[in-house]
Amino acid sequence: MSEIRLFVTTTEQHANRILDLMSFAFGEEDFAIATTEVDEKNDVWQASVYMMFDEEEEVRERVVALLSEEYPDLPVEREVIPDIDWIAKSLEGLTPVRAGRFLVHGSHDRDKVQPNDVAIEIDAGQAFGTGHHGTTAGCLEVIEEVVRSRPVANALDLGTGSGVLAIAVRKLLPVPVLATDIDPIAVRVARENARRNGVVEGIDFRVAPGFHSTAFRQRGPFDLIIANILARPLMKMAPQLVANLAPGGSVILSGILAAQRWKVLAAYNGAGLAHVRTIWRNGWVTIHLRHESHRR
Ligand SMILES: C[S@@+](CC[C@H](N)C(=O)[O-])C[C@H]1O[C@@H](n2cnc3c(N)ncnc32)[C@H](O)[C@@H]1O
Repeated sequence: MSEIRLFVTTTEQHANRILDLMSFAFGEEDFAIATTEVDEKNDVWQASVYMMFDEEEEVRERVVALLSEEYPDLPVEREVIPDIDWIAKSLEGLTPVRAGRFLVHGSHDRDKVQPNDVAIEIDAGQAFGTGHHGTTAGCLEVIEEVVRSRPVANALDLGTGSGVLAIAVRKLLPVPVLATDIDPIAVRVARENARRNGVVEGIDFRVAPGFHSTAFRQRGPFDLIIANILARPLMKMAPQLVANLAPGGSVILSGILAAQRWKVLAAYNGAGLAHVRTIWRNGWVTIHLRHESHRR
């Protein structure tokens, strides 16, 4: 069944107000709510709520009702999100995965790479991150967006697994990347994957639990931090993560189940970050946040 996005297009200030109204109306219900910057120069933003096709009518009525007092003339627009058969996808395991311009593929699928693809070659192995999981694909999509819209000079991939996200950053930008994992096997696999993808020179791979390593102080602060771990450790490490973020920097968090997203957002809002966008993939969410100092 298709997923639907209902949204309104307005300014950042009003999009944030509408996000508050939606959060209040939909509370802990299982609908993703997000604001997205469409055009920074002209202050064009969208506030969106995502739902399944059969919930659209009810949600639309509720959205129209909640806007009726403050925004009676704002049209509620609609987008159908293309269907993805996730069960089939997970069984496909070894087929290439597209996320934005990235194509993550195994060595047996090199011939599937198209001229405009940013190809990342990862064979399924001992570390997490072949691109098939919703969290990895979500991070790849947001990495591309961040890199397209902001200057990035120094990146951190915390919980690198197969190294796929560090490799992705380095494939787009010739900037230093620190990639860490609590698991020494993952770090070894990630380094080998980076070598195979021709980007090992730019990535510093280290074994580190959370932020417990001198590498962070030596190499930080970072203006892009990506952490695809799990909600609980992400919430715990919010203050340390933000302490390692440069002013105006971006943070991409994943490994978060849809129902946990509010708690994670609250932890990071509390630590001074502003929500930019939440995207869904197969029940998992990827959250993009930005350092408050960037906000107008
Ligand atoms: C879900 S995988 C993500 C892998 C890859 N970044 C991706 O997006 O596909 C999470 C990785 O984080 C590592 N990890 C879990 N807890 C960690 C911690 N506290 N500090 C560092 N790494 C951690 C795990 O060993 C695992 O490799």
